[in-house]
Amino acid sequence: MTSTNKPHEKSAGVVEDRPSAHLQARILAEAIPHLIRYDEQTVVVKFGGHAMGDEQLSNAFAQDIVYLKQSGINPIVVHGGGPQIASMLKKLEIKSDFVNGLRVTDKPTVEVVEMVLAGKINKEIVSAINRQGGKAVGISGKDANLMIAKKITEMADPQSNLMKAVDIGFVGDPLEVNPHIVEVISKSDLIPVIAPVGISRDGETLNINADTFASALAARMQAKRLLLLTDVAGVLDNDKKLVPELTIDDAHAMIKSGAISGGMIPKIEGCIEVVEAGVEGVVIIDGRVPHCVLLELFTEHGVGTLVRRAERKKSKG
Ligand SMILES: Nc1ncnc2c1ncn2[C@@H]1O[C@H](COP(=O)(O)OP(=O)(O)O)[C@@H](O)[C@H]1O
Ligand SMILES: CC(=O)N[C@@H](CCC(=O)OP(=O)(O)O)C(=O)O
Repeated sequence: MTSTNKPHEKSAGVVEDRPSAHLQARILAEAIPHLIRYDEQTVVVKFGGHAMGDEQLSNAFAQDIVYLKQSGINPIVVHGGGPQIASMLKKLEIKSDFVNGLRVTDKPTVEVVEMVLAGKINKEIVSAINRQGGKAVGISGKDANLMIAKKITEMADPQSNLMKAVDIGFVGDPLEVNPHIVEVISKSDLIPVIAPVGISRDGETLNINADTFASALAARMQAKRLLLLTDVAGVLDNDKKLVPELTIDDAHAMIKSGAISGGMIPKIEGCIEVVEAGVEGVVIIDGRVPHCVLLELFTEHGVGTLVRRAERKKSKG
């Protein structure tokens, strides 16, 4: 039933009743232990290019980030922008291919990548957060040598896991992460928003997959949580059913069998690296769900796939 006096706008434009006082109290009670758990902790959130396409979802995301900051958590946003890079390359009639989820990046392409990621998209996210009352600061991996990377020259074949020499151009793998600038920004009332562009030791600009970038940063900073927002419910099995929890061994097996492919490969590889670095709360979540960040952090109901080191010990009974 639709309330006539104080309607509660859902982001899809649907009007619903406000939750009852009883329900509101329950939601608050559920959130409080989580708020205490995350107090002054670092949470790295990767905002994917697909999720950005929808204005209402982007606003809900920006609101969530501001709520986190207001509640004493240190959110760090790393963003993607794959679809936006693709449409700019198309306009410029530059062809683009992918190898294992990574864009083959020649010289003209890397210029477009940096322009789109560190220019347009970074500032759009900064503005979206600031419109919600936050104070976001946009930087890229080049600022204060945040992300020194090395050109990728070999890659593991997903099926055989054997290393193969590749030439995919100006694409980087994190080599050295210097989070000082992020820590300085985060310690104040500012929120860092980071474009996944890095720099090589020789000063070359390198295109870094945003999941890989966010994972390397989360591992280096020993973040409390890493949330990777995407355009699917999480990791799906061959029957397209959500896999709620995935161990490192399961993940390797799914890549080998081809059940995990394309853009999901760098996501999973990043998650594995972060879990191996000792971070426990690494999740791939459905960025199409409004306020998925708040739901994931502050409720008992996870909305995606949790990647963990090994099988949970079975509880008695
Ligand atoms: N097993 C899998 N489960 C879910 N998605 C998968 C899987 N294997 C491949 N994918 C693909 O990975 C995509 C997500 O990666 P990507 O396109 O890079 O998204 P984003 O822009 O959010 O980083 C999904 O839309 C899906 O097409
Ligand atoms: C090397 C590489 O593939 N870089 C990515 C960087 C952007 C990205 O990762 O964006 P999403 O998270 O939206 O996919 C690219 O060029 O598309």
